[in-house]
Amino acid sequence: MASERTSGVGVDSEVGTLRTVLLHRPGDELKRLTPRNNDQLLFDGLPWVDRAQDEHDAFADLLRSRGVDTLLLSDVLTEALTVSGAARIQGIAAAVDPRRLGHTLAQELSTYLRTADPVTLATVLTAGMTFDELPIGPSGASLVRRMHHGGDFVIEPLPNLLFTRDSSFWIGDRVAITSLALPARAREASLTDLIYAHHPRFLGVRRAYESHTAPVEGGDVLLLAPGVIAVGVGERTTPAGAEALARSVFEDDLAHTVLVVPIQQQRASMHLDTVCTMVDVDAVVMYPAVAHTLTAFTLRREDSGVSIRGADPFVEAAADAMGIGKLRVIDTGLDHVTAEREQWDDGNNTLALAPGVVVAYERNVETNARLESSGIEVLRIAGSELGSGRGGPRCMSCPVQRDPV
Ligand SMILES: NC(=[NH2+])NCCC[C@H](N)C(=O)O
Repeated sequence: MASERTSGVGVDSEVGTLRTVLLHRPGDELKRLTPRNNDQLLFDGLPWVDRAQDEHDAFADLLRSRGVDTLLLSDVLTEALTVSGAARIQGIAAAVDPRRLGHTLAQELSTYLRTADPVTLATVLTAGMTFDELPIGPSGASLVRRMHHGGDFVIEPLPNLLFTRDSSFWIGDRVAITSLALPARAREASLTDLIYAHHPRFLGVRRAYESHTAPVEGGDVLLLAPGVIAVGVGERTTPAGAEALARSVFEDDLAHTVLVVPIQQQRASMHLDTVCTMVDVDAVVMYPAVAHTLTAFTLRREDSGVSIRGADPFVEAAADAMGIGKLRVIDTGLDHVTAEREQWDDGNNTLALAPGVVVAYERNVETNARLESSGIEVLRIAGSELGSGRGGPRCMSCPVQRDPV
């Protein structure tokens, strides 16, 4: 839209040639998962961490081999914590919760973390800390400490950081820090917030959707075309979140149309990008079970305020808003059992590197074959371990810069 781009950042579509992306190489936070906490921490199994790291390295290598600059969250987090005392204070304040830890322990822990080296601090902020790991000697004065089991978390781990898509997203030359719906993920946004506020690379970057309160997660936000955004509303993003986002992007002249798309409130489709992602400027891959039933409310910026129409069929409303005759839906044509299995394994969750070129999990054999027979180049990656958190290539990436389409 109208805004001039700050150099080196900015995204106004799903498919413009990808230049820079934020990834998170999974680390010690995944080692915190047990059969007792995995449901609450939003994983459907316990990933084999070394293998997950290998798979992630291969994903990052593939992106690099295609000319994409990959920023790793732990690196930029550590760098921000190195250069900025304010970043340290922000990260620590979000992680140390006096309501849960009590005043004594919260103070001791904050004091320790303030002097910890940046690598250690970054590790604690991502992987969390247990009572057994508290570096400060047994404190007679903390009842909380005495009454907790050594394996309990003093600071909760963030295993879903792997899915960098959800805790921030770019729109035009601005970055939006999201408001994550579930307690297991809420603190992730404090890390993206401090990275974008304090890392030298992002100095001067402006924010979108600043006065947010209601939940919006990046996995629900698709930049269909410059000025046109689709927002899924379901298990995560709420109607209030979608409405607030729409008003905010209209005010900032970042979009003229927002399509609000109701999706089923269930685990398998926790974000819009689990059922639909863009693979070309005018094409999407979609879970067949919803392809012809998804609807959208169309919110438009008008001189007099915001107009709302619908709900209408999503595919038509999207084409209309994008100003194209037709939005091609790549019909994966699968029988419903295969389609359901491949949707669960993130077959519809592709990451476009350029128009018509996408990264996809290799295991979704049928969906990938259908994409190829529709002329899409599919770059396959392994995801046997990465996928146990229910997220594919799109979920695991936050584009920071794409070429305009
Ligand atoms: N954009 C996405 N689809 N992200 C997937 C997130 C998966 C993560 N385990 C969660 O439940 O939040």
